Parts: sequence; structure tokens; C-alpha cells
Amino acid sequence: MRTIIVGTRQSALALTQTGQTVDRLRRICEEAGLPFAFEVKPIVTRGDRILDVTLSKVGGKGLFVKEIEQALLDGEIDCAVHSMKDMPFDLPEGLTIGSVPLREDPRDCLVNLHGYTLSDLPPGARVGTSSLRRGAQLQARRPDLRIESLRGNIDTRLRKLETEGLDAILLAAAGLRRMGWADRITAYIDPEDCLPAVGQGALAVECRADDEQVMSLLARLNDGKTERAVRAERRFLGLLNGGCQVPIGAYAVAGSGEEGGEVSLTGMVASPDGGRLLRATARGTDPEAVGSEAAEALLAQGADAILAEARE
Ligand SMILES: NCc1[nH]cc(CCC(=O)O)c1CC(=O)O
Repeated sequence: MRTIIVGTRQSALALTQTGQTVDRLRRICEEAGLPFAFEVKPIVTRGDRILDVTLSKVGGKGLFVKEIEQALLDGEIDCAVHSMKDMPFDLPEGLTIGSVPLREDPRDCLVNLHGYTLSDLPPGARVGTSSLRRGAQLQARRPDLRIESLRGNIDTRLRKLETEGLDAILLAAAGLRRMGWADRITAYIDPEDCLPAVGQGALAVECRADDEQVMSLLARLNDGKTERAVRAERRFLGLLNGGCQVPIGAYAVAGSGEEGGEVSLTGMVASPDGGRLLRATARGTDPEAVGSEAAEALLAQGADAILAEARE
């Protein structure tokens, strides 16, 4: 019997989604009679220690992932559960994504105490989010709203809704749902109004590419449609994001069918104030080609000028 050590960040959300993933792996092993046991190993990352500093200033979201990847390479853990949207585009040599489980709800949502949806937030309402992507799309849709910085883990952000006297906050629905806090969600935001982050709502289970036992176990947890949708989104992001801070969103849906069916992706790039906002849609059967096509369509519309400004 091999014990598979599963690494994770130690935030409440990370521990919860890792626990849920391990439960699914245990069930798969029981049903298939596979001789694996599991142990969760929380790892404190640099990203967790500097949450109050603007993440982009200290090296970006990759900070959450790097130390966990080092633990994988060092053999301290055998696989790791990450939020897909925190995964950098390039993985270190020797590591791979062994499983993309079924996606949770990919949408952003509004949380407030008054039942406001996006369209009936009062004029000039103060809305908390530190996501450039959410802020830009919200301002494009409702220029009157005042976007206020909102950092911290989900529970911290929910608390700040009240302690900072905000009229509403924006969060990923997936995080709240995984935590069992779906009842805090006041309104889901249609991707037509706010495209989610690339990979939002999906998980990535990363492992060593040469660990055949773990690779074939993780393959059983893979959801083909989610994987194809996320591959399209990540290709889209990879072509547009030269490591700079710019509002980018994308959402892809993959159908079923013989060859895996059609993938349809809508992507957007905006200026940080939402003054310029470009969207493009592409479809096809090759996920990477769909992601590239949407990215190229945006570049042809002038996304390169928005990206160049963000790099300055
Ligand atoms: N930015 C942090 C983060 N990373 C993953 C999630 C949860 C949603 C998901 O798994 O995509 C969240 C919270 C949020 O954005 O509200």
C-alpha cells in the first residue's frame, strides 16, 4: 500500500478543496480496488505570508505555487491541488497537470446585504474587489460605481463587506460554493457582463511526470470537457499576457462528441479603468487553436495597444 502525500496551501479554501479532492480519490480507489492511501500536507507559501502587499509588486500569483512545486520536485509530496487560476502558464521541467477535475461554477458573484444585483446597485455604490479584471469590467458596465481595494482570504473579504461599510463585494462563486457558503451569494454575474479569470472554478492536480502510479490514478479524476475548456483559456492567456498586469478574462465551454466536441471561447482585454474593453469569440475542435484564434482576434482589434500601455 502506497501513501500518496497531497500538498496544498494552508488557506481554508485550499484545505477544503484539497480535502474534497482527496475524498474523490479515495472513492475512486475503493471502487477500483487500488492500493493507495492519502495524507494531506499543508505548505505555507511566500504568497500566504505577504497577502497584505500588492501581489503584483512582489512577483504575482506564481508565489502560491512555486514552493509547492519545489516540494513535488524534492519528493516531499506526490501531488498538489491548486486553484487552476493561480497556476502560472509554464510548469517546471518534470512536473505536469495529472488531472483537471470537473469544474465548479466559473462565474463571479456579488455579495451584499441588500439583495442588489449588478444592475440595481445604487448609483455611486462602493464595491470591493482587488481584481483588475473584475474592476475594469464592472466599470465598463457601470461607470458610476466606486471600486475599492479588497484583499485577503475569502473569509477576510466577507468580513470586510461589513467592517469597511462596502455596498457589495465581488468574489468567485466557486470559492464560496466549495466552502459551503453558497447562501452568501446574492447574485451570479453573467459572463456577458464579467468574464471570469482563466481557469476560474477549475482545479489542477499537479504531479511528477515520471510518477506512473500517480499519473494513472489522477487520470481517473480528469474531466475531459473541463480540461479542454481550460486548455483553450490558458492558451488564450499565454498569448496575451507577457507577465504584465492587465485585465484579461476568458471563458470556454467544451461540448461532448467523438473527437471531444466543439470548444467555444469568449475572451476579453480591457484598460484598467474599463474605458476600452475588447471581446472576441472563437470556436473549433482544437482547444489550443480556439484560444489562439480569440487572442489573435483581440490583437487585431487593438489589444496590443492596451497591453503595451500596461507594460509601461
Ligand atoms: N484569487 C484567489 C482565488 N483563487 C481561487 C479562488 C476560488 C475560485 C476558483 O477556484 O477559481 C479565489 C478566490 C476568489 O477569486 O474569489
